[in-house]
Amino acid sequence: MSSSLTPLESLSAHSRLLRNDAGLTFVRVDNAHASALLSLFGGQLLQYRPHGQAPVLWLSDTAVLDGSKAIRGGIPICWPWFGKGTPGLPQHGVARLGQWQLASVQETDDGTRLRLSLHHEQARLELELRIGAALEVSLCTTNLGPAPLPLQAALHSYFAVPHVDRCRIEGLGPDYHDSLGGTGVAGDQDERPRAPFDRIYTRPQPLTQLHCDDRLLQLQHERHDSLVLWNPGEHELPADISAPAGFVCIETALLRAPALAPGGSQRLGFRCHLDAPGRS
Ligand SMILES: O=P(O)(O)OC[C@H]1O[C@@H](O)[C@H](O)[C@@H](O)[C@@H]1O
Repeated sequence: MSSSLTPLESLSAHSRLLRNDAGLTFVRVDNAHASALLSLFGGQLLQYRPHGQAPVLWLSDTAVLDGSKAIRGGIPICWPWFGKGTPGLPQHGVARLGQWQLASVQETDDGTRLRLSLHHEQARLELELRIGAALEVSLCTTNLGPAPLPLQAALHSYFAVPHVDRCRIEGLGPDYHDSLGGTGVAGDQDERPRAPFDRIYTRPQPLTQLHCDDRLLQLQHERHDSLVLWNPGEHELPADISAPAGFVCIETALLRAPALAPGGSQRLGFRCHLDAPGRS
């Protein structure tokens, strides 16, 4: 990350609070297993790197880090809707533009556990991150209001890769909506998509494997009903995307769930880790 971060205070044995020049606050974790950087603006994990391994997440060199727009990279949270939503409201919802509260930091033998929360209208959103040899992400929505709550959510992960055109992706699903062509595709076994692509898999697999050169990322989804696969290619990019060949977005998503009943909760998550080089 190019902007400098000023340490504020220690939160636990392996984590501390920092602030950048624009006033955004961050949590840096450096424990026995991995290092990570989280932005409280957006509740967004920006960096995660197991020790001795390559960075798992991509963060744009030109990401805007002043709170004026969503941060490009890491794991933005799309919530409570995905995509355009109602005209005049922000694409992918309000969570990635919100100021989250840090609820707790806990050190365990497996790593560091961070809990965050955000309130929006009649809903409470809680995010739990476990930073260890593997990364675990869990997002939970609770409907605090009297009426059913229509809800979509996606963990819009930007996974770092040596080059998008050298990737092979197993475990997406047989059918998808091609958002670029506006068509449905059934029974496609394409494991080597070429950028640009923008697809919503509607019968997603539980385990996705992202191979690229000697890297293998294992991604175990929890309670999703869709997977979104996105890379914009090299042309007509917004200013905050630098070097798009360096990422593949594989988004663990809940896009077709029924409205959440009053008092009800809904969870979405994933666990991912890198396998040792040479095993892909
Ligand atoms: O630029 P944004 O709002 O972060 O969206 C990036 C992309 O996010 C993906 O999830 C969508 O499928 C794409 O259509 C979209 O372009």
